[in-house]
Amino acid sequence: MRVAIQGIKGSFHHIVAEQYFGKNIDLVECLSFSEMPLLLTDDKAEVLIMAIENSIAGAILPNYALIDNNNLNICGEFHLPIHHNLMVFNGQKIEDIKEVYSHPMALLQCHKFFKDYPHIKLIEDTDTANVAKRIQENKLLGVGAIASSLAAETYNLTIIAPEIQTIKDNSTRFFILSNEERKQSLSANKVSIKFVVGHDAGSLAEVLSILAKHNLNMSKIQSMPVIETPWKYAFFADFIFNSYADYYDALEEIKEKVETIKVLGEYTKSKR
Ligand SMILES: O=C(O)C(=O)C[C@]1(C(=O)O)C=C[C@@H](O)C=C1
Repeated sequence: MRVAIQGIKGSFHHIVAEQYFGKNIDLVECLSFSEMPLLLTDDKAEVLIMAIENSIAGAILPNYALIDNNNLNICGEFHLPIHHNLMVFNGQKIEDIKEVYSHPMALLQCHKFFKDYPHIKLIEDTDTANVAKRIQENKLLGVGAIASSLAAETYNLTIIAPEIQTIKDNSTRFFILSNEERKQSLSANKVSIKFVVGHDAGSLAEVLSILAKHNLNMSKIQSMPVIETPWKYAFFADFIFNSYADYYDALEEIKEKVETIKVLGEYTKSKR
């Protein structure tokens, strides 16, 4: 199985790849979310793993657009507890560190820790693990990385501050994506949809009440701008169902009430 991730070995995406698919995979490393859909089109990967939201930093909004615009099929989800560590080249102390690089989502999750170290400049980078690798390869002094303990181990760096995320119980939700046609799976119990409603009073409430009527438990709703029409929004919603019949009946009713609707994927709800 060729599994593409955002980032390199030691990144949080790498940890998800191994926990979801096992260790026997061909890892396809990629340094930006936006280049990932092309890996499917060019047959360089069979599936993608893409972070979609974090419990501290919130949603990665551009990834909703990537999934929708490239018609990717959400075929799974995974929640990974995220433990961030500040790591440096061996021998360096926190007083020596002037710059800390990491993925923007990781920086957002650790801002509070750095309030006590105003001499440290936080700088966005492509990937948590890639910074760790660069520090080791170039024996960089005065520079730190925020990354997983797997990254510290893989690139032989010293962790000078473990668990630096603002809230200890920190978790990121990832999607497993493919560009294969959706197949009905017996184990599916969760669905992601995108819909657009008219600008009439109560139009969103009508959709939500249909979900409630059919016993569908909405776990997330996200609005996204419809960029062709300023101040118009699309809604991306996830809900959990007990039976396909409930879900299909609701879908048929919702179709009557919305301007457009698209199913982005049906999958098995992850444990957390
Ligand atoms: O840079 C990494 O290690 C990643 O896997 C990316 C990423 C993200 O995109 O949110 C994954 C999980 C954490 O939330 C921080 C960063």
